[in-house]
Amino acid sequence: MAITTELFGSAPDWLAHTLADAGLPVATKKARLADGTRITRQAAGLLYACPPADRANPNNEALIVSAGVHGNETAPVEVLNGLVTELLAGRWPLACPTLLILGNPPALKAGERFSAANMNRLFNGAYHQPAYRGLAEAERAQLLEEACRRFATLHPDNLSHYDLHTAIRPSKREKFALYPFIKGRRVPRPQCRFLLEAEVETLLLQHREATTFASFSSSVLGAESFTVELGKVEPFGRNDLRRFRGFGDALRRRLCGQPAPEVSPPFDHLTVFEVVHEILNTGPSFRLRVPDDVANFTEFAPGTVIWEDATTCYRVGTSPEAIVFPNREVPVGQRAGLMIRPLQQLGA
Ligand SMILES: O=C(O)CCC(=O)N[C@@H](CCC(=O)O)C(=O)O
Ligand SMILES: [Zn+2]
Repeated sequence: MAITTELFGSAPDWLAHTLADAGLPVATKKARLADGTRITRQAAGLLYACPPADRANPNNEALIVSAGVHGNETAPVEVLNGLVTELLAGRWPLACPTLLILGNPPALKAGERFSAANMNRLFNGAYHQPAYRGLAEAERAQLLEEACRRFATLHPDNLSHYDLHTAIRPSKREKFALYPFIKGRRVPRPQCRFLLEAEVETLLLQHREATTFASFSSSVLGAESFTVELGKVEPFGRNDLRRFRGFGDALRRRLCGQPAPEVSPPFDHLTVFEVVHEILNTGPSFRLRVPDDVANFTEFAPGTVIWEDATTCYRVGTSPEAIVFPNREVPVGQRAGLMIRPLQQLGA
């Protein structure tokens, strides 16, 4: 029996099966490729792939790759589904244990960012908060945390997590990554080189812990984690997948355990910013004073008012700052944007 039939029944691939089962509990299903690679469907949108014990893992690493944490961000989902289809077809040998995640099946099926709550604000145990109890995203965030903990227990060494997104607005920098804050941590050079290999030329260093998926895997699992913004939000079928080929090729290279290529033009310089301020919706008097159509990485001069409410007025400091993820529609208490500033030196 074809492995896709063993794993996904009549569905033609992982994504179709995930959307068909969206949100429904599915029994664990195990299968084995001809080369001995073990594939376990642990839940809807959750595959654990483990190479045969006698196969070398030259990069000595384990990977968690997630996409579709937001259901309207479809391009990374198509990229990941394509790589899974190649793997299951035996197109290349998996070298490293990998946990593959389609984050939010019901929201993916609906084509919405989320159903009841932004799942990427529910990690690091935030799903326990009473306001979220019983919500689909809270239950899913807990399931994903538990799956990642199990995976990290089995494969604790050299664990990387790439949580793949696309952005709501146009962006002056199409692809960029966000590195969760862990006090005293620096970005390892090999991770910077991987971002460039994947055609991601911009890196934002977060300034405090958060409740994002990448922040959870960093702070709880000790992973080298990144949120990776690969382009613009589009519905399924509307993505120009040529624009995502660089990331897909780089991720395939990692999955195959091949050595990293030399950094080469045009992707040979990583521009690094530091997050200097997280804009939160503070309540009824909150006003975000930027244009509705402002693009990510739009820069504002010193002294510009970015947001204000009845008691506070946030102005750009003594050097220019740019905005990322402006969103006046978020609920009270949630992120309405990030303010960033170029970082002078990444450090050794
Ligand atoms: O385009 C937007 O406004 C949001 C795009 C998106 O979903 N970004 C992630 C970033 C997560 C992080 O800060 O690491 C999010 O907002 O959850
Ligand atoms: Zn997202």
